[in-house]
Amino acid sequence: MPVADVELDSVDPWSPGYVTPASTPSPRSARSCSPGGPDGAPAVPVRGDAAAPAGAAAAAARAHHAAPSSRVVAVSVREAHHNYSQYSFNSLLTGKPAVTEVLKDFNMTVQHGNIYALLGSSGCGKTTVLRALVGQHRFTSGRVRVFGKEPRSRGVGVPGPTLGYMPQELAVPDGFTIRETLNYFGWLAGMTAASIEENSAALLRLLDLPPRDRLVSNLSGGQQRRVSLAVALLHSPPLLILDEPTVGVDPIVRQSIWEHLLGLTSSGRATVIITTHYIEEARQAHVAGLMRRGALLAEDTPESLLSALSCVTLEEVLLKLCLRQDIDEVEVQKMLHADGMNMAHELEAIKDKSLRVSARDEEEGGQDGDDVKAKQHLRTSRTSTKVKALLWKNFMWIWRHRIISTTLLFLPAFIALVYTGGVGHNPRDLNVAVVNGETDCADWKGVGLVDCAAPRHLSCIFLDQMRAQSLQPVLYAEEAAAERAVLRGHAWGVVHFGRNFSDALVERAGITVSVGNPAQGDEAVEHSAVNVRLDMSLQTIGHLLQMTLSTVASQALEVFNSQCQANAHMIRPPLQFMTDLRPSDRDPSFLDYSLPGLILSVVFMFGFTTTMSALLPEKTDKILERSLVYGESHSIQVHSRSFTGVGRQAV
Ligand SMILES: Nc1ncnc2c1ncn2[C@@H]1O[C@H](COP(=O)(O)OP(=O)(O)OP(=O)(O)O)[C@@H](O)[C@H]1O
Repeated sequence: MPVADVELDSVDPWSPGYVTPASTPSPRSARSCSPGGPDGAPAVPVRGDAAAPAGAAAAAARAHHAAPSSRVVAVSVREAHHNYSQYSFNSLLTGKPAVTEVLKDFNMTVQHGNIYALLGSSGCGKTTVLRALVGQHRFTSGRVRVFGKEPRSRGVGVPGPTLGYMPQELAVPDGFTIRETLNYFGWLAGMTAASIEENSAALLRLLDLPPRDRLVSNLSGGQQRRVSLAVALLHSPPLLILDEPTVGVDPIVRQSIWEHLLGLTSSGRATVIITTHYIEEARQAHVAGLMRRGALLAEDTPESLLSALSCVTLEEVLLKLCLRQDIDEVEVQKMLHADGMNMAHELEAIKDKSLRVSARDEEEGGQDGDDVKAKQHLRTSRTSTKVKALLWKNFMWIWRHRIISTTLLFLPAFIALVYTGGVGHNPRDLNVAVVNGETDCADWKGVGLVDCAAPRHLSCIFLDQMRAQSLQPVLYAEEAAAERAVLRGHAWGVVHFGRNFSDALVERAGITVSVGNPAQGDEAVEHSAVNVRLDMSLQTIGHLLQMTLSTVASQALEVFNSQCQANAHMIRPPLQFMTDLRPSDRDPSFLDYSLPGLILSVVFMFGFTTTMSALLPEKTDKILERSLVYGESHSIQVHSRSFTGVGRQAV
């Protein structure tokens, strides 16, 4: 679609020299809502009165900021129904979720360049409507159109930078300063650093915010709300959806916010949908939609509503409409006749008018939908700025939590250090139950005194080597007792030497044939075997013991071999390990098994916990949802207008 680039307005409502229209006296345009005070303030004090501008001033401000005459529909909702389903323990048993019906046949029409105030009591479904408009969820049934298209459809930019969204929650990243918050959302919306800087400065003045380097978490509740509003206004989106932006804001700033919104809408640069609990401030809106129990009761200009129902305040209007919804028609008629008013008739008139206007506007919207877009100064948001925003946000998160992050970074190394220094050494002095059928080694005098011609105590060489390898041989008279010791956890294994161990070993090695019948080779092999039974319930210890006992056996044979120049190699397994091609600089140890596992588990656990601790607040504080509303785009086209014209260049 060809895009027409239109000239920017010459007046900059944020520029220092800008004179707010409220300062310009203007006649009040409301028809019959008789003001109670000399300044036009309502006679009946209502909630938000203190903050709301006097009725006359409000109408005057809006009259000054007259909405554009275009009747193009920017946002429409038709026949919307919405249910929330929730699974509780009971519903799990019954298999059916608890269903809450929130919206019932809800209709709404917002014209381009209008401020639409959606009013209603707490819990009536306002936020549910707004969340559907920004594309955070879909209605159970019904139609939603934003600039002629369904949210999330291609090219509409909703969610995306077409939208400025201020949710009810603060929804700004934890630990950020005002500057960082604005930078983050500005980049997500595809703005340049220069335009972020320029618009931020203007917004800080407008919203009376403290210096930009203050942490948002250290601001007062009202200041935090204003930062959130600044985020929504920052990229000058063509559609602003603001969920209670004036909560906790003092009357003066509240008024300047309204004037700013009126300034934006009067020039056709923005359409605003706003919810507020201060109902009276909605008199400044172009259209008020009054809602109750999920349905729209009426939708018209505040003046029309006030005059049609002969009310002084919008609160009264809402009250009367609520009564009408509650009380039986006949009762209403009676009550109205008693009052001398035919309210039912007036209400029907309002409703008819609303529906007629909606139908006509929607038709016109269909024709002119493209025109709206053509009037926008468009730009395309680049993925690179979003990536930059996300990387930067994560970096800032790490930086703000640098003590924790540094600890997490070095913790695996620290744990490995402690483990290798204090815990992870090879286990020493492991008890091994030895049953020696050959000798108790009481008369063993050492390897130097071995009778090489007829060695009798070769098993003692094995025991010596066990001690050399930091094992603790404990002698048992019987195999059964040794096994019991292992089962009771007093030893890690049983090593059994046969009665003729030395003779059989010598025979097996082929050194001498002095043992009885030389033909009985099988017997020699059997008697020269050292039987080992291990406790493998702790595998790392069991494997270590296996390795150590192999070393003991080969070293004992080595000793015997060198002492007696015997050919003990004969009884070794045929597998021969030559010099290693890439030799290890040390013997394998218990650490080699256990440390990699430990480091991997620590890294995994800390990676997991850090990610969760970063993600959970994003989810619970609605930062993720807000980021998605800004960052999500399908070839986004954004109304982009710098207020001084400096930031007009394409981003
Ligand atoms: N996720 C949800 N699951 C179940 N019920 C929900 C959920 N969100 C909202 N509701 C219910 O839907 C109803 C309307 O909620 P909603 O937030 O839209 O009201 P609201 O008019 O914005 O109220 P308020 O002015 O207090 O913010 C409420 O009864 C609320 O408890």
